[in-house]
Amino acid sequence: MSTRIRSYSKINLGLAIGPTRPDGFHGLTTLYQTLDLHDLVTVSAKRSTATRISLTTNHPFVPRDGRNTAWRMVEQCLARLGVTAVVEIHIEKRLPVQGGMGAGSANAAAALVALERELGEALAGVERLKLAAEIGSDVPLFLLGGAVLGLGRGEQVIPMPDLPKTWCVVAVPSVGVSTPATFKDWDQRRAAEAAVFSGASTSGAHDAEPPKTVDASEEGELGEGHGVTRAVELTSKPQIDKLHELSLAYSSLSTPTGVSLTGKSGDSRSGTSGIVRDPNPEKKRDLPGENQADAMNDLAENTLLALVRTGIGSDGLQNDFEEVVFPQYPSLRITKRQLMGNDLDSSAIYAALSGSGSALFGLYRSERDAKAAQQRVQSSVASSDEGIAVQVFLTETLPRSEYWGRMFAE
Ligand SMILES: C[C@@](CO)(OP(=O)(O)O)[C@H](O)COP(=O)(O)OP(=O)(O)OC[C@H]1O[C@@H](n2ccc(N)nc2=O)[C@H](O)[C@@H]1O
Ligand SMILES: Nc1ncnc2c1ncn2[C@@H]1O[C@H](COP(=O)(O)OP(=O)(O)O)[C@@H](O)[C@H]1O
Repeated sequence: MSTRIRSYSKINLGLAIGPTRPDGFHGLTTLYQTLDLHDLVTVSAKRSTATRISLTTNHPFVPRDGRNTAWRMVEQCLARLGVTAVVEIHIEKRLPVQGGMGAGSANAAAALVALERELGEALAGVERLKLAAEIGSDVPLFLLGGAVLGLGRGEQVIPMPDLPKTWCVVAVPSVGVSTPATFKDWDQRRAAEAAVFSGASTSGAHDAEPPKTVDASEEGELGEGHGVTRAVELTSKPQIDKLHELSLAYSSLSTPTGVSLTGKSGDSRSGTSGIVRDPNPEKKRDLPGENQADAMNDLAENTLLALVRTGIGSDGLQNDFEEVVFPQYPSLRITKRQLMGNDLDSSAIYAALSGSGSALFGLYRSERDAKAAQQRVQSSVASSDEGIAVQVFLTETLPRSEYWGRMFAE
């Protein structure tokens, strides 16, 4: 017997990078959203006198040994449970590797769920979240699913009220963007800006200049040709505050029941993991209107539009990584514009880079708009001579109840 799990992917609806921490990681504030696009992870486990793990996969670049996230998860889970077993893992890759869609992290979470099912034994809730955080910053989110606020280094996860299912197009250019390397590029950029700033501020009271400004239309996505300028900042604190605000706005916009972020009454804040559980995640909302599906669609659109207006999309960077990734790979910025579209009626509600890339996504009001965007990206790639191939996926966001409801595959 074996257990087969749909290992769903994620996008980052917004992402703000903070300063480097003493442990070398960066503070992050991010809003994760799980997607229907998935790999398949199959695990079989038989108790035995000694542990033996083996891993197979259809993808040439996925490690088949102790470097694989799913392998590490199984090994650590067995050790924590005090169980020895012969475990076989198979990963059917459908998602891009190094795409910024958290596929490797999701595989680890899927392997844990499958192993527990196979053994008929599970780690305690807090223990599994702690273990997930040890495997990678992106792993704990997959133990919640749906819309999830990520804090700390991204591993402290808070379930947010779900956005209703929303059409999504994911474009994955054939460039693997390394997460640690991109964080380093970010640091170098910050350091260079800080040097310019301190040079200006130590050059004497009379000839001191105001903080340098960067033309956003050259540097990043914010201007999009509007010539917006922004003062160079020494840290990303303003963006972080903005995402904090955003998450609170998000919470108040889309949930009548609400999720307490305060840790006060009603919260089941578990131990030191920083995890706060939604006290009533599946509670149905009272929706206006007679047709629930239409009402859900209205809610999806309104919530997303409100989010964009509230903060991440207006004059701030939606994803800080865009600032370092787009200058390195200019075609990604073009792909983002194509995802966004020009026609007001059918353009994306929102488009951005996911994580450290290279995946970009757009969110749409209807399947028709999403298919049109998919077509736009595909045809422009076909006519481009840059040689960067782009895979384009049509999918939907996956709310928490569906994430868990459809996880076990036949
Ligand atoms: C940046 C994000 C945003 O969702 O996504 P991806 O683009 O990889 O999907 C994640 O935080 C990635 O999470 P994950 O891929 O699990 O990263 P980890 O294994 O924990 O860390 C890999 C390396 O990235 C850097 N790192 C990661 C997270 C963080 N908050 N600060 C960091 O500086 C560190 O150099 C670390 O050694
Ligand atoms: N199960 C796995 N699936 C994919 N990649 C894995 C896995 N385990 C380890 N890796 C390594 O992790 C790196 C990042 O993988 P991935 O999760 O696909 O990227 P991202 O976090 O950008 O979405 C890859 O380069 C790969 O070598």
